[in-house]
Amino acid sequence: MQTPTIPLNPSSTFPPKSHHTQLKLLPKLHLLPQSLFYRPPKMASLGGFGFGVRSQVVGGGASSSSSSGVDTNGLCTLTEYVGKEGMNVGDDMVVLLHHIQYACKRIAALVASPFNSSLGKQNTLAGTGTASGRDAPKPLDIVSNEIILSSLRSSGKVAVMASEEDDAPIWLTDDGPFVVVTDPLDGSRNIDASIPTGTIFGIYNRLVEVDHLPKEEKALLNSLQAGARLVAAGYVLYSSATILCTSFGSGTHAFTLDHSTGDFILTHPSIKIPPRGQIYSVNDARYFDWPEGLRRYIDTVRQGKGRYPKKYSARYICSLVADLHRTLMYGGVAMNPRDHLRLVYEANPLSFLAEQAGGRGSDGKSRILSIQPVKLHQRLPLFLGSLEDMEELESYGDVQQRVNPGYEV
Ligand SMILES: O=P(O)(O)OC[C@H]1O[C@](O)(COP(=O)(O)O)[C@@H](O)[C@@H]1O
Repeated sequence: MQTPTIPLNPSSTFPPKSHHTQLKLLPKLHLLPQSLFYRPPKMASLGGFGFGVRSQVVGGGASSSSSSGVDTNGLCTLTEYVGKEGMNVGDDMVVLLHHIQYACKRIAALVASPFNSSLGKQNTLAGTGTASGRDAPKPLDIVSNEIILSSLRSSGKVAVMASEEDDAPIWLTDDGPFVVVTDPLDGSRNIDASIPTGTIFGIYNRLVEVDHLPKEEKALLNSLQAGARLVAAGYVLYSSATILCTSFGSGTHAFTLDHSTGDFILTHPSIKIPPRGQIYSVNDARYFDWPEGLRRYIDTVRQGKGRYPKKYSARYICSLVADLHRTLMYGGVAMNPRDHLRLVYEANPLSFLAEQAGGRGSDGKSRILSIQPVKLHQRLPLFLGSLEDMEELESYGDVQQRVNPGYEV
């Protein structure tokens, strides 16, 4: 089944009528004749990324056809992957994911559009947040936020949305089973140079035990859940390819947008971050503001004098989703050692993905997912990466940058 064409104009109504019809059909996807599903031509180079993999996920053997008669050599869309024939994450989650995908396809179109370049510039629209200077939201952040809010509202599945761009969480639907936390467009300051950006999201169950509280109070409590309670998380990387990487608590899987059909196709099932990388990723212009432990760690690994006796290389895109994506692929550590990134919107969802890929997310001392958020916009140092690299880094003890003078670029 194909998803609708993405309107470039961010203010266009959501969802289009045809989209509505499709949503009603979604929970019954498995009942449709399989001939209706999109099947790209078989590609030898992608062998192993298709339904054969999915049958492993659902516990099947290496058969060439599933019980429903699906061609197990075909490619697999995200919706099929999570649906009844795949991971079976539940109808509510399938509908929510469909809306998140739709929103991210609109954002992908927006960041790539020649008609929206002014949206990447600083602040010509008024934001609702309190950040200023280089942290102030750009129009593109605000439009992306609106796109996500509109999709989550339309899904009918979300009780609360908490966004990096809003001062307070927004209560959407009393009986929505989920809570969504999001950074709608991370790295947007890079947009003028066409550097990759990303959307980050985390999904929790609604806390039914606080249903009786006033909206403001229950919205906040639902949004301040510890990362260990995440039921799903993901990011969408807007780069040379648009990649949606997600986890529902059983592995991390990435899907690449096929622009010809609008489908996210499974391209990286069960990502395993190498236990060791040879790359460190940090803004090392801040070297003289770092604590002694972090300086020693970086000096050691770049000379090839660490536990892994290879000279490390530096890579720093300064766009969190892109830096994490590379780290998941190649290993190493992606870090932002000062109190800058947000626990609720960035650190928790990305740590969940890193852990599900066999890596680790830490603030330099503790596991991110075990930290109880006390403030919605709480900031902290963030280190994500390969297990052995992270253990070595943390053995230096003093790796959190406490000096945070505010940087202009
Ligand atoms: O300026 P620094 O410390 O290198 O921080 C860069 C990081 O900040 C970010 O731009 C996010 O900052 P914002 O949340 O303020 O947009 C990340 O994409 C990037 O990893």
